[in-house]
Amino acid sequence: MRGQVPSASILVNNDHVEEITCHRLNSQAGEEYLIRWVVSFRGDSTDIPHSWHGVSELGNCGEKLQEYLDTLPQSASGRQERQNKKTSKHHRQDIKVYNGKLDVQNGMTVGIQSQNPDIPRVDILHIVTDAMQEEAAHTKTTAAAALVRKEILRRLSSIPGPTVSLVNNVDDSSPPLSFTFIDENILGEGVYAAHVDTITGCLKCKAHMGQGIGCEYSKLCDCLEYAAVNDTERMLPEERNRWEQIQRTGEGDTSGLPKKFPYYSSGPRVGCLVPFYLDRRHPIYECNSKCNCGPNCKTRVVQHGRQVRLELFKTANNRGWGIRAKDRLRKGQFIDTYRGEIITDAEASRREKGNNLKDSYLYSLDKFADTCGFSQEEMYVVDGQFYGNITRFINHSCEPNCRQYVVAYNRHDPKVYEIAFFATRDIAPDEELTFDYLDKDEGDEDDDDQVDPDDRKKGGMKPTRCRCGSEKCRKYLWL
Ligand SMILES: C[S@@+](CC[C@H](N)C(=O)[O-])C[C@H]1O[C@@H](n2cnc3c(N)ncnc32)[C@H](O)[C@@H]1O
Repeated sequence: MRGQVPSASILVNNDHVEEITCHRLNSQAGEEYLIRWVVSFRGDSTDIPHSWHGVSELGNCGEKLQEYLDTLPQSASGRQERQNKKTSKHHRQDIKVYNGKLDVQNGMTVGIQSQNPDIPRVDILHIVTDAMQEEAAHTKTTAAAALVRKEILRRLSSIPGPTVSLVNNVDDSSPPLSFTFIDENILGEGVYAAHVDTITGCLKCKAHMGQGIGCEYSKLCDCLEYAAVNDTERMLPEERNRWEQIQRTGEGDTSGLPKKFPYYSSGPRVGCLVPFYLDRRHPIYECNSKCNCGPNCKTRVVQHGRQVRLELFKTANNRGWGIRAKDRLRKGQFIDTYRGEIITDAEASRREKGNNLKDSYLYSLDKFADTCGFSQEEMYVVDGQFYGNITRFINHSCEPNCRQYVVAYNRHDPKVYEIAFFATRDIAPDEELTFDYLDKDEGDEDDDDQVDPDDRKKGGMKPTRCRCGSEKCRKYLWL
């Protein structure tokens, strides 16, 4: 007998596993995986550097299992990676491999040598051996892949709002388990969001204006007043005179003049961004918890969260995972907000360097830096690489169908606000959602188009070839 039938009641803890290095088929236990435990994990009674464990014991270490599956020789690179691992410094001559048994000691899940006399302790000189690799090469990983997939589906199903489905018609891989889905941003060290008491609302509006008639009909709405986008179409003649005089002289007070409402409040595009906001990068101020208008006010869209069904799918041309909507989206329709860790500018620079300058998950929250007199270093950045929501899987296109907009509920906090994605044209169901990673303001359109990738390299940036497939493709991401 080669191994024990594992008990599923104790699960291997992901944090205690340094690496999974091989797999084999046990006639009784099924697929088994060779765990190299973290060094600190070895004590007197648990001095067990490597041990075999069945898939039913690995429910809590899907992340490590996924890392191992990703190195398997489906490709030449996977094969090479495994060869390199074989000769890594960890595989010294005194390494022992056990048919491991899980136990709980002092609250810790530990691997110990099986007491079953039928199960031999296996001492071998080099692991992973050629024989072990050879066996692994002919052994399926179906159960492990199913475990990883089940875990990712569990996580996707716990995302609030309409369904987020998963499709991979390209290969056997699953989205990364090393990524954690979050519903709210995480504030990093040194990051401060203004206290909720600093929020002010539109107190002159009437309660429950949202029942068919909303703040858009009030010339007194403080939230719209703050946005200060004057709506010339709705101005009465005397208001128009006043407005024209303010424009002529550069002096005067625009308060009380009708303001442009960000969303359609009726008709087939109700809730969609109006063209004025869609075409410009003007911040959107939504009503908030301190406002008098009530929860149904038509200015509350982003704060109600995602309302569309999305699908996470594997792209067929090496762009990793992508996102598409399962429903038809209208031009100006809100899709979802970007989520992540809000970190300081200094921390973002540190992460960029440590991450080989792969900056595609970082969003600067610097929209109000100039107007509020802050330096770039004082502003914050959202990092969605390790903690975030489904929007961190949206790919880049040089001819995108979505765009990101600044949305604020607290007009007194210029450093923490929402980044919200809206459709910039009607989008058919199952069409991939994309946005331009170069978040250009109106008027900037031609600024960077001619940047030479070599210049970018010299500046320390690593250009990534763009595979968006558009005729307007700029050839590189972030150029
Ligand atoms: C924010 S992530 C998008 C999700 C990513 N596809 C994934 O699977 O995690 C950005 C990364 O996706 C890839 N990507 C996105 N758009 C791309 C494009 N147009 N061409 C090539 N790679 C792209 C690049 O690797 C980029 O660094």
